[in-house]
Amino acid sequence: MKLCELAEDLATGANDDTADVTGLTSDSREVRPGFLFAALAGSKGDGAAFVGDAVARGAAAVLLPVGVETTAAVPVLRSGDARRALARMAARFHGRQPEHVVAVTGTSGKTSIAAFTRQIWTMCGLKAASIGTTGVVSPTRDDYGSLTTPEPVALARLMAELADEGVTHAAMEASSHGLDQRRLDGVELRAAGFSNLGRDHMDYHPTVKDYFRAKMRLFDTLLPKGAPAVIYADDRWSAAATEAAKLAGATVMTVGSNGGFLKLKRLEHERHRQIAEIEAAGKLYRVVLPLAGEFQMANALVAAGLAIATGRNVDDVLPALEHLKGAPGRLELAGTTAEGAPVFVDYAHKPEALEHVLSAVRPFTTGRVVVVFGCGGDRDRGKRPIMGEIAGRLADVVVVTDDNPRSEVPSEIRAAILAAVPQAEEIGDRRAAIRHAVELADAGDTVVIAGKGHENGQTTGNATLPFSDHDEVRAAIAGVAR
Ligand SMILES: CC(=O)N[C@H]1[C@@H](OP(=O)(O)OP(=O)(O)OC[C@H]2O[C@@H](n3ccc(=O)[nH]c3=O)[C@H](O)[C@@H]2O)O[C@H](CO)[C@@H](O)[C@@H]1O[C@H](C)C(=O)N[C@@H](C)C(=O)N[C@H](CCC(=O)O)C(=O)O
Ligand SMILES: Nc1ncnc2c1ncn2[C@@H]1O[C@H](COP(=O)(O)OP(=O)(O)OP(=O)(O)O)[C@@H](O)[C@H]1O
Ligand SMILES: N[C@H](CCC[C@H](N)C(=O)O)C(=O)O
Ligand SMILES: [Mg+2]
Repeated sequence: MKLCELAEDLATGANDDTADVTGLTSDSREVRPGFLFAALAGSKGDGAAFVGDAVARGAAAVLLPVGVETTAAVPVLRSGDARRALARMAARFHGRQPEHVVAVTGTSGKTSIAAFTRQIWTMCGLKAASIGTTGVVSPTRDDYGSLTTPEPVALARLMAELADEGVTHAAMEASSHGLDQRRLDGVELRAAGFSNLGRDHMDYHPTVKDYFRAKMRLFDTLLPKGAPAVIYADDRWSAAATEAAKLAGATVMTVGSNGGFLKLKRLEHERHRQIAEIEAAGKLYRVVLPLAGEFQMANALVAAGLAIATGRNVDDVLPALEHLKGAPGRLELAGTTAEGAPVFVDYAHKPEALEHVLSAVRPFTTGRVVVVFGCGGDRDRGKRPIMGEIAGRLADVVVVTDDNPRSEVPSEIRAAILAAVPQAEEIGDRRAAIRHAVELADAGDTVVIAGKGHENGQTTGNATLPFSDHDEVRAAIAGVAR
């Protein structure tokens, strides 16, 4: 694509240049001959320092933030928001995306909501995909992912590939990092969703207000005016999110007990399912959701709202909820001990998530709730005692273990959690901790292995060794039964 077509109205500078651009990247190490290199200021380094490297590798053009000087002998484009310009150029370069793309933000529930929305669309006979923490799922792929919101160039490429595969509907997760770093700014959205807001990423966002504001970019910057915003109505931040979406000109559709569009009138819990009465457009629907955990009902309602917001009928969407499968590693039953105690694997790695998952299993636990969890290294340190306190309050037996200590000293992470839950047992080796929990569980007890969910590795230092909570639970159950 000619540089002038790519850059037109997105950046200033060499707009009339006829150089042929063969690809885009913000990482000089990925530059191939003919690429446009976007030099972005980052959290660790500054891309401007790598312009020389990019040009040496054959970059045909460079995108720089306004005010950054360079002596590069290639066409230079400038933008006041270089990350946004890159995302939009990448979308222009790759050209296509599924016709109906929706994005969901919130501290917890994004992966589940994206997966549920894809499943509902599929049950309505559409070719649908989901993009997020657990990867990309479409009729033709199930790819493991690394980021919750892919980087803009990879995302634009993915959107074009999905469109080429015939996918017409895609649901994606909008992480606060992704929103803040403009990763989705090239995606055209039909609708957006909000689940809730809790403590997360306090290592990245200076204050909770900044964190909330980053999330609200979804409504005030990315969602076209008048498009539907599906907002979960029963969270502490629901009113603020509703106000932000209304102010941005979105058509707000609230869901939940306090919801106006899909109103949860009654909810009854059984062991592995819940029965809901939902009012929609003056009609009452009885829905049996085949998943445990009240939060899954919340996620299902947002997903239903997004499916309806993209043109599906309430009469098709609400019955589809009866066939939903949980996203991998989200309150997933990994096994049942010989004594009959269910062992769940769950991705709760932040305070509210842990609180919700431990509360979710209580109604069907006649004995003790046993939890095994840790906190990741090189991540928000403040959440450690908070999660310790929650575990101590909501579980009967707490086993503190390791969860990706990364560059930190594992025992120091555990100590920070244990400070708030001194009665907990400390078993650093996650395999041994899981085995211990499985061994001590009696009939009536419920075991929750929290923090890693779908992850398939344990990172200590720079090394990631294969590790799966699911496999460990199964091995522990088999070992105990022997
Ligand atoms: C902290 C963070 O979010 N970092 C992201 C950010 O990197 P950065 O711009 O801060 O990078 P940097 O290291 O300071 O480098 C500055 C620039 O120099 C460039 N560079 C660097 C070295 C070189 O030799 N050449 C070169 O060009 C880099 O490519 C970069 O553009 O922008 C990059 C491009 O989009 C991302 O890849 C990178 O994500 C890293 C890999 C990451 O781990 N992010 C995690 C924390 C994340 O985004 N998580 C969220 C949320 C998960 C959740 O919900 O819990 C997600 O969406 O996954
Ligand atoms: N609506 C919800 N409210 C509170 N907690 C939830 C909700 N949905 C899920 N959880 C908890 O959060 C965990 C992660 O859920 P999910 O992966 O769907 O959220 P996410 O927003 O994608 O998280 P992440 O940002 O870590 O990818 C679940 O395993 C569960 O413990
Ligand atoms: N996307 C999150 C996942 C955390 C999962 C938990 N297992 C941990 O390692 O802290 C992060 O990288 O912060
Ligand atoms: Mg996710």
